[in-house]
Amino acid sequence: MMHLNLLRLGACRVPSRLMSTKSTSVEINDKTGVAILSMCRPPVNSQNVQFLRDLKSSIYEIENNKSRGLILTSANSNVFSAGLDILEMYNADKEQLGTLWTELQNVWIALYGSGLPTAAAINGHAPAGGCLLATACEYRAMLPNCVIGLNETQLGIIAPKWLMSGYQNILPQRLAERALTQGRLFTTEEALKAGLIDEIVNSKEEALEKCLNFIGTFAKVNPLARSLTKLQFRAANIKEFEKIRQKDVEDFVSLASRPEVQKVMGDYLENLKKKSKK
Ligand SMILES: CCCCC/C=C\C/C=C\CC/C=C/CC(=O)SCCNC(=O)CCNC(=O)[C@H](O)C(C)(C)COP(=O)(O)OP(=O)(O)OC[C@H]1O[C@@H](n2cnc3c(N)ncnc32)[C@H](O)[C@@H]1OP(=O)(O)O
Repeated sequence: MMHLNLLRLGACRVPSRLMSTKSTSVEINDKTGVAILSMCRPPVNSQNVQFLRDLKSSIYEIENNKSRGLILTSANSNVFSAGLDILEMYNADKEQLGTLWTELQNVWIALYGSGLPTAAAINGHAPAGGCLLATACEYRAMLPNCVIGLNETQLGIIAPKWLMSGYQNILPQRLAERALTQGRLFTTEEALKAGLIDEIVNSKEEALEKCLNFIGTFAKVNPLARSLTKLQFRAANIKEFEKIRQKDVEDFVSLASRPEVQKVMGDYLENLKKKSKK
């Protein structure tokens, strides 16, 4: 079909506009109008306050520029995003913890509540907050031999309801409950079988192409009708989130600042560091 051909990456040698922040870059293809938002905070796109602020402003910029769609991906070759930056939670004071959590909420609502067609080209591991971003999108293509999932219970912590919303939108209730209580990280292959991702792809280029094709399926649909229909599906979760968002920050701060939770974080960090030195 014509519009799908136009969207093929290889065929799109047309000018692109570039916008960037310290830890994100955005390329908007002038022909397709689709924006590719790349996360670039080496080594693992862990989510600290600055990164989350950059991500939020890029998402709103794409939305305000009237792009035709948004594709989220990573500039890192094997990690999509490692989730919240544990270094920024460990030994942090209450104000810092509150700011971090507020910014995570802000990014989630910007992406989950976006009226644009959104897709994730998951070119690496996507645990915890990485999975949160991917599941806030409407479509996911993922590289093999990676993991994705909400592993909070494995870390002895509870993901609040809004953080599970994307998961619950995608997975059947029974499967979502089991995966969340197990804190399961799915391999790419398991994620496809469960329906957590839509496609397995062999390269980042193929992931981007699949995402473009997905966004292309809306080419002949009225954008406002599309957007309002999408948001009707998400309205209940968004409304529930808005009601509890301040209390949710307080709950997070109170939990994350407890000495025993700080100890878990410290041990977890140490293990991560030991593993990376091997
Ligand atoms: C962990 C306890 C949290 C306790 C919180 C308490 C209360 C909160 C209440 C509710 C919160 C619920 C929500 C939580 C959302 C989250 O996102 S928590 C973060 C969870 N993330 C993870 O568990 C992922 C950990 N990382 C990995 O599994 C691997 O790094 C990877 C992503 C699979 C990549 O592996 P790879 O081999 O490529 O890289 P390395 O492991 O060698 O890592 C390189 C480098 O990066 C550092 N690093 C990795 N992840 C993080 C991170 N999330 N934050 C900070 N730093 C991270 C790693 O230590 C290495 O550093 P280096 O040794 O200095 O090179």
